[in-house]
Amino acid sequence: MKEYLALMRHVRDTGVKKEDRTGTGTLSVFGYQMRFNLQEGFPLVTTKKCHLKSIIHELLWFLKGETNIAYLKEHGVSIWDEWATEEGELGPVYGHQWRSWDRGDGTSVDQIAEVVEQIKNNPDSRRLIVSGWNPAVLPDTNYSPKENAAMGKQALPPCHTLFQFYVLDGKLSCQLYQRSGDIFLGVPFNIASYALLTMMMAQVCDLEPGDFIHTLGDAHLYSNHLEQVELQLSREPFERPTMEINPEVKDIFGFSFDDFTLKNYQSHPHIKAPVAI
Ligand SMILES: Nc1nc(=O)c2c([nH]1)NC[C@@H]1CN(c3ccc(C(=O)N[C@@H](CCC(=O)O)C(=O)O)cc3)CN21
Ligand SMILES: O=c1ccn([C@H]2C[C@H](O)[C@@H](COP(=O)(O)O)O2)c(=O)[nH]1
Repeated sequence: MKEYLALMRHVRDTGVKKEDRTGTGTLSVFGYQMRFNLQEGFPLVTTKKCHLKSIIHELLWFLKGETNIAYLKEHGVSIWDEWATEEGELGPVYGHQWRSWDRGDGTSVDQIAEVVEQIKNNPDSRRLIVSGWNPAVLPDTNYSPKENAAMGKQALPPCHTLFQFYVLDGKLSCQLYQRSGDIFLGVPFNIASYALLTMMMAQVCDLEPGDFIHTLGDAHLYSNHLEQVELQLSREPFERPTMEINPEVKDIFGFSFDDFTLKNYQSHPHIKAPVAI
């Protein structure tokens, strides 16, 4: 995962001090792109141990269209706890926008189902897009994430904002525009999650996985992650692991946790870091 380490090194070396919503302070760069050829193994960071279980359950939770953390809690995943209400609500976040974007007339759009249909039937289309960015439900910044969720707004505006698919020579590629990236904690999750989504989409559309292209807007290192960053940059990356997906699943909504097997994941030990809220 030298691409990820290059991003980390670039922001450490050239990032500029910038204040942020959480009051933590960051080193920040605006605009960066990475490309992962999914034929060359699964892009899971190896210079610290990554908890793939949380990543898979989070992706399955998005695909279910859920916005309450109950499913995550049932599976021991706590990464969204800090932003949810007492009842576990996050407001109309990713799952809601992906599966039931409100048309405003009582009906809704299932963007995932539609993009699968378009990839299958109109693979040359340049409109194979899913958007999580819905200005009508953005949080009111005078209130906390929990207060926003309680008022029916998104607890946080989506970080992975928009993604586009592209079909060429029997291969499916995906490019993500991520408006804001916490390089130490969030970005390893985002890379693995979209790489997996691209592989799942390719399988159900009878295509091979191509590239995952990750475009970042505000790419930042939080000031309280800098020691962890040094430790990570001192480590040599291992070869990428591989991901096996149960080939029998042909419905994008038909995957379950046991359909995924990570092989040959060799990593350095986990590195703890505080999450900025
Ligand atoms: N500051 C910040 N960074 C993020 O990455 C982030 C947010 N906020 N808010 C919303 C979601 C939640 N995400 C998170 C939240 C926590 C971890 C985290 O603590 N990861 C640890 C433990 C992993 C686990 O429990 O499975 C890690 O070491 O990766 C990762 C992603 C990504 N997002
Ligand atoms: O999937 C995700 C979700 C969140 N993040 C990070 C990026 C920022 O550090 C925070 C969100 O704060 P904003 O002020 O709304 O940008 O969470 C991530 O990296 N990946």
